[in-house]
Amino acid sequence: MDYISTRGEAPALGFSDALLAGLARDGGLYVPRQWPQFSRKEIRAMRGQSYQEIAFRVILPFAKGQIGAEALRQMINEAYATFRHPAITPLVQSGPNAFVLELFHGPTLAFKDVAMQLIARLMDHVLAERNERATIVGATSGDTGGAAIDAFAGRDRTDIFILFPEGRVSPVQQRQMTTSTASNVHALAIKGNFDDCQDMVKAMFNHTSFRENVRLSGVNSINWARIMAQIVYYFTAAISLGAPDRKVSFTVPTGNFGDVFAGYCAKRMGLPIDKLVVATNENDILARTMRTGRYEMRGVTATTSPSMDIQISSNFERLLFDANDRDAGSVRQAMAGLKQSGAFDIAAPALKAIRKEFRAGRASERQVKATIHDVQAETGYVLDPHTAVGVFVANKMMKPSAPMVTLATAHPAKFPAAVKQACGIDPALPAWLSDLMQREERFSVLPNEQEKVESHILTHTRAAP
Ligand SMILES: Cc1ncc(COP(=O)(O)O)c(C=O)c1O
Ligand SMILES: N[C@@H](CCOP(=O)(O)O)C(=O)O
Repeated sequence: MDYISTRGEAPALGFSDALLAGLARDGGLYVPRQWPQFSRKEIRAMRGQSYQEIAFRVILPFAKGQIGAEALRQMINEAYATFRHPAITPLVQSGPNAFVLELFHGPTLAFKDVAMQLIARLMDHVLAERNERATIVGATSGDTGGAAIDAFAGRDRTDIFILFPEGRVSPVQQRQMTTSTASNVHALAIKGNFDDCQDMVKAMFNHTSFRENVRLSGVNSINWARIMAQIVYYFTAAISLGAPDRKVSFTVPTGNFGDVFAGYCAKRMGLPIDKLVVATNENDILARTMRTGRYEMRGVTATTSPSMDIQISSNFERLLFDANDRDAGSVRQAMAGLKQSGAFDIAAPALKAIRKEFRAGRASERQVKATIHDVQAETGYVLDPHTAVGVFVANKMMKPSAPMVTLATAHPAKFPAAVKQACGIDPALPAWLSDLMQREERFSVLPNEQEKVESHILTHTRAAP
């Protein structure tokens, strides 16, 4: 399997190089040249298998020829041994045909752990084989940073720098990034919003001398391996609800479009998914785009689901590429429009292809609060605000005939203030994090200026010559 850029002007890479590259050199995102295919028989044969076994079967075709099967199996086993639930991503029934897929049983209580725990091991493996080091730089609106820091802390071949928007993440999220004692971890509070952080990371990838000097690598979902690892739980959830003999729909709280794009990939690989529902908070650029066919930025509003307070939704580019029959020229044109005027239009055939697979909806702050309150009052189940966005939209989109799975992307204890305000319950952090708020913080505050941030990274990374 090799990987091609959505902008068509970067060399195709094998799995290991795409893993270390993060963003393609033409500014595009890597996608597999073909979608591996699973027959109904192969999907049926996954019934009753463990999460780890299904992960192995789903991931192997993407990494074949580059990562040995036994090494992959071992990394998968180690990655998911860090999870606190035997099913790794358990499915909880919340109504007659409604389910919540709990993705928050990893070390930092967010779905990001699912991919990050595996990627850290894959990167270590490839770097060790090559006797190389790397500098990892990532942008976070809250969860990616903590998950990446947990997964990479103490790893000898990498230094990790996480840019987060100062004052715009929850206190728990901030401390998960700033209390690591590992010397290879660097949390950087940037004076800006998440989109500024993400832009700066992408600009660093496009700054060739810096990229080469520090051996830059990325763990945002611009990195294909992030998406790959997230495809697995669509398989495990659908199979446990009767796939391939029954179609299942998924509603996904969405920001950077990585998680829901993983669902799209699962469908392209043969998993019979009915609809993929994009659920946004008041930062509803994706819901508007699906409705109007015009992707148009309008500025970010701070909400109680801060991890989804995003305007530039990186992975939408991957969908655009596929929906335009993999025509890199139209992607380049759209991305140039986005850069110049903050907007682009989707051609009619591509929009039709997108609408065939996706539905979209939005939840206002009032609706999120009411959803947390009502679900807790009716069932005792406590939702985090991101999952509540999903549940609200899923309830609107559900068809009685098909099961609807909403992805629960974070544990409510990561957002205690919003949860308490909505339903009066103060969700407790699990035992292994119970002293988090007392731990000492260590982070640097930097201006929203690429040059200053690059210079900070150059001084602190061990990967530069
Ligand atoms: C808790 C939570 N839910 C949802 C999302 C949105 O996921 P994605 O960016 O993959 O669309 C994020 C951030 O990515 C998150 O941290
Ligand atoms: N919501 C994310 C934003 C970064 O997204 P990613 O998909 O690139 O990791 C976060 O929690 O940081």
